[in-house]
Amino acid sequence: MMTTLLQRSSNLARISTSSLESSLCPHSFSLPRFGPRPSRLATSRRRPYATIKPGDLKDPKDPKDAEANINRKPVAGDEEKKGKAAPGFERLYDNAGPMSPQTTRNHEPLQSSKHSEQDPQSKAAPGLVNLYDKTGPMSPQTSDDPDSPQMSKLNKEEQEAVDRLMETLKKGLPASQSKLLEEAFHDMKRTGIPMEIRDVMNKLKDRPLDLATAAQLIRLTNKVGRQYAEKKMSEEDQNSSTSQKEESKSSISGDQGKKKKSGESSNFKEFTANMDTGTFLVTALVGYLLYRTVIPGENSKEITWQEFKTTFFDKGLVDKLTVLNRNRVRVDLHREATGRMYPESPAQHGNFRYYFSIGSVEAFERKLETAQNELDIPSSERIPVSYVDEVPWLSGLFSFAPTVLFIGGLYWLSRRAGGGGASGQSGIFGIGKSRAKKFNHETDINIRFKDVAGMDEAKAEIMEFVSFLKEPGQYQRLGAKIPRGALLSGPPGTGKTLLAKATAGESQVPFFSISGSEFVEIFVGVGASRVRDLFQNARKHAPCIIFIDEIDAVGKARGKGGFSGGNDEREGTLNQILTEMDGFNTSEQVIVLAGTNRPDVLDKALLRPGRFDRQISIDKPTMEGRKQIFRVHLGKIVTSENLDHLTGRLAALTPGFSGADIANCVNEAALIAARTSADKVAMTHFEQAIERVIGGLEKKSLVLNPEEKRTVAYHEAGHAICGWFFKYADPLLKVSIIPRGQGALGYAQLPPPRRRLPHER
Ligand SMILES: Nc1ncnc2c1ncn2[C@@H]1O[C@H](COP(=O)(O)OP(=O)(O)OP(=O)(O)O)[C@@H](O)[C@H]1O
Repeated sequence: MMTTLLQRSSNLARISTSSLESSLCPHSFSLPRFGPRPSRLATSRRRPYATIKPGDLKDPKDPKDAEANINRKPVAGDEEKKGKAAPGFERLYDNAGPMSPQTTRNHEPLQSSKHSEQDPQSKAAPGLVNLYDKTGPMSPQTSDDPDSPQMSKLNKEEQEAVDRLMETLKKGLPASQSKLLEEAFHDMKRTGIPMEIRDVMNKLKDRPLDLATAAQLIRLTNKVGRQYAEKKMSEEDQNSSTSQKEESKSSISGDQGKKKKSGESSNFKEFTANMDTGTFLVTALVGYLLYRTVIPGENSKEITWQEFKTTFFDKGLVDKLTVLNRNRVRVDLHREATGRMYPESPAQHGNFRYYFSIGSVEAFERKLETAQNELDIPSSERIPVSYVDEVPWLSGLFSFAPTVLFIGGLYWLSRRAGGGGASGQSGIFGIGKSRAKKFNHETDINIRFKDVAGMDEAKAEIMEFVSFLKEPGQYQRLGAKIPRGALLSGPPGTGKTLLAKATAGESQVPFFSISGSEFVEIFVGVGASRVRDLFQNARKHAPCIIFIDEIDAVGKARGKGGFSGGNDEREGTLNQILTEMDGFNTSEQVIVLAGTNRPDVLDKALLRPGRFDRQISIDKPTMEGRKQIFRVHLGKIVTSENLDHLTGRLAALTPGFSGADIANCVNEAALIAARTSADKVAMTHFEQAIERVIGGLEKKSLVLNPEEKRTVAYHEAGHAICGWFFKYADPLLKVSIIPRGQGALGYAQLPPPRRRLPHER
């Protein structure tokens, strides 16, 4: 009886809490439970390739890429990308241009003065000579520099407004940006604003802001932003050249010089003059707010016809009337006369207007006519009336706002819902698009057959696909049809995905990877549409490999459990896969590989020749296979052990381990070594790792009392003695009374030395 138990294919005899309890009880007898829990062995396998996002051509975590970026030498084109002005703007920002920073008062007086003397166009028209010079009445408050006619300094009131605006903006901006903004405002206060902006602002004193002027204002503030960036750049340049000179003078060692240079180049990058959308919006916003702060919004007051008539019309103060949208009249007054008559009235300010409503244009015209007749105003002096249909731009904008918000919200939601599709379309509109991840064979797939240890037969079988993809002519010449696909089946973690990736890596073709479950969606028809899209995409990139992992999610036999009716969504998806695989013609170099742990549940139609012609079964590795897999994974680990001895021993200790378990075990050993601050990973670390993978986490908190310990020890010793002495028992490898995992208080490990034939069992 004991012999039979010990000869079971599993190799672990362990004592659990329940069996201990029962063994402590004198009247009951229980058998220990055998065998490791397969589920535990399969846990915590990692699949790093699945973490790469579809859009990423390179794995961001790949240290090689990072290194390549760091070591990348600057190329000639790099320089050009920095700070180059847009076509047509080259002169605007060079040192001779009107927007050039050197025209401000902080820089040397240069061409501008000469320029104004020499340039005939810059001379004022005869008779107006005095009007715009510094002493003239229309002369703006210019900067201190007499040679800087392009800039206009802000007056005290405006400067205060700018300060107030800055304080408000600073509250809503992150520290780094508010610092930049502060610098920009400080600069603006120091050097003033461009004359063009001043002109616009002056114009706006007399009329309201319209859309064209707002656009002009935005463009101008944009310019200021660029100018500021240019100026910073030139300042940086000057600083760097000065420091270089100083450096050469003090003849610092070459090494230091290099460091300094690299620092400069990074500084330079910060102030590129390219205007991105964010900067554009910020300048636009700042420009608008500045405008609103410096020039208070258009003030207006509603009055009645009677008030209009008695207060302004009868006193001859009305200059002009404008009928707006046929229902409202804007009153323009003679400002000076109004100011004299009503010194307290706001009507004397430039942007103040009175309005009154009218029932109809005809009635208004009649009333005006009568009023003018009453005053005996001659027809030549009658008040001019104009008619305007206008949409106030701000209210127009606001009327669109809900629509814009709605469309924007929909777009945003759809992007979130869709995640990202391989073909670039995402969101609701991309729901039927394939979710396959495309791996670029040049950058992403660096797995080769040498990285796949063991499974020589599987490799030989799949090699044929590689040679077909590399040299299709050789097969086509003889009229041979190439198999459409191969089904890789086997227990979890045996390297099916790895083999498929290695096939793509060897044949140097693109690799589309998708899981069967990714075809499944709640919407009917989506799965089929994704299959169509995947195959369409693959054909575009032919020659290529498609890998469908866990194909049983969609490829279960039709009409069996899992399908609930004739028109099931999954059935539709499977039908589409069948159709697509039939649809290839022999010259199309698209190979479909699929992986599954359950080949038995697959639909027979999938497995017929012409679809998955080849079925490659990948089993758990043998002793030799485990050795090779250990060798592959130990290559990444720092250890001073003899590799032949180590791999042999580890392979002997790990019967029943899959490739993924082995990879996990090696990684665990490295983690344990790192935890103990060891220099290298030693044999003891590997042993602990194997024990951990087999038995689970050591339960340090579970302290057995001496009585319990003795019972567990007797129990395990029983296994050990039987394993040791019985003729047909498997050899004893290890006995432990350290509690581990779920309720195991100890175990005896008796690995079978070889595979047993069924009649021996
Ligand atoms: N033969 C092998 N040689 C080297 N490493 C292997 C091998 N088999 C498996 N591995 C390791 O196991 C990991 C997981 O393997 P893989 O994802 O290919 O298993 P799988 O069979 O596709 O599993 P599943 O059926 O669960 O999808 C691999 O990333 C690799 O590190």
